Amino acid sequence: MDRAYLKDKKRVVVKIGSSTITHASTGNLNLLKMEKLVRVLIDLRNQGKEVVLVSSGAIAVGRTAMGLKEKPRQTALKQACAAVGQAKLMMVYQKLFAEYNQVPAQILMTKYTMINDVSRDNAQNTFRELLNMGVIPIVNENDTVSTDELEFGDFGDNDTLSAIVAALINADMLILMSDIDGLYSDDPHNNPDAVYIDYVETITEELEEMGKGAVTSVGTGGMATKIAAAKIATDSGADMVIANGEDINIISSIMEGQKIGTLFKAHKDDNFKLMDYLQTKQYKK
Ligand SMILES: Nc1ncnc2c1ncn2[C@@H]1O[C@H](COP(=O)(O)OP(=O)(O)O)[C@@H](O)[C@H]1O
Ligand SMILES: N[C@@H](CCC(=O)OP(=O)(O)O)C(=O)O
Repeated sequence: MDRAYLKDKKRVVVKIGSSTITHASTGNLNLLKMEKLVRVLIDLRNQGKEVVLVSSGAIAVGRTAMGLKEKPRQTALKQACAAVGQAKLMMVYQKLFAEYNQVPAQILMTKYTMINDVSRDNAQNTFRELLNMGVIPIVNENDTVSTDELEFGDFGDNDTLSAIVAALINADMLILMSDIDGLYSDDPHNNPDAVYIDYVETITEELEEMGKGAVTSVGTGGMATKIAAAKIATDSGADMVIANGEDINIISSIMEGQKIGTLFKAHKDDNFKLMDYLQTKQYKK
């Protein structure tokens, strides 16, 4: 599958997982990686593309700031960690953006932002104005007031959130940066025979089964939530790539059409309505 057409993408959402922006050994922020990430995103913006970053990491950052050794399990503790971590995360992003004389914007969303018509319109308007002004919005779930992501893992994890954001703003591209090169036939950390899949035309039930493996100690959703995200993104008309965040510069290479990561092909479903999707049972609560 020739990916040269990816060069023409105009509006891109990039999601960065906790495992990508923190050091596995200590849980501290990987500042070099964040620095590169900010440079790559601003460069895409300088090429005339509209860019949104969905950044995880609030809980992981808050947890290390509070000196907790283990991944927190209780919801209230996760929320407290997120409250500390989100502020710290944005402080670092602001500092890095300032090096290029840019200011990021913070958008924190919950399921209710999306299912309430007024809030959803407000969020959409805010994204539009920010992108018009050339600002790169940095999105995360509002973990301190929302328990959906933390308890149920449905809105939930930022993989789904990034796809919902992509659909909300009519993005034509979604890139999920993870700790793995893309989709395999099974979790390669547990199954050495797992086979790499570089292109997905249609998301079948068999494919969904492949993502049911484990989750890393800092990550949330594993591959299952990335496949769920791919469904939303590709139905809404955005191509999606899952790639390894080890080398952040590959974001530019992906946008240049290089064959990196697993590509899920967009197939605009004319019947796809974000609201219908959000009305499915897990979003009704
Ligand atoms: N079929 C699969 N292909 C690739 N990775 C898988 C698969 N099933 C489970 N995984 C796991 O998903 C992990 C990535 O998800 P996650 O831990 O949530 O990280 P992130 O912070 O990127 O969201 C991989 O490290 C891998 O162990
Ligand atoms: N909103 C949470 C992240 C949840 C999440 O999806 O994490 P990840 O699997 O690392 O993308 C946080 O900022 O800690």
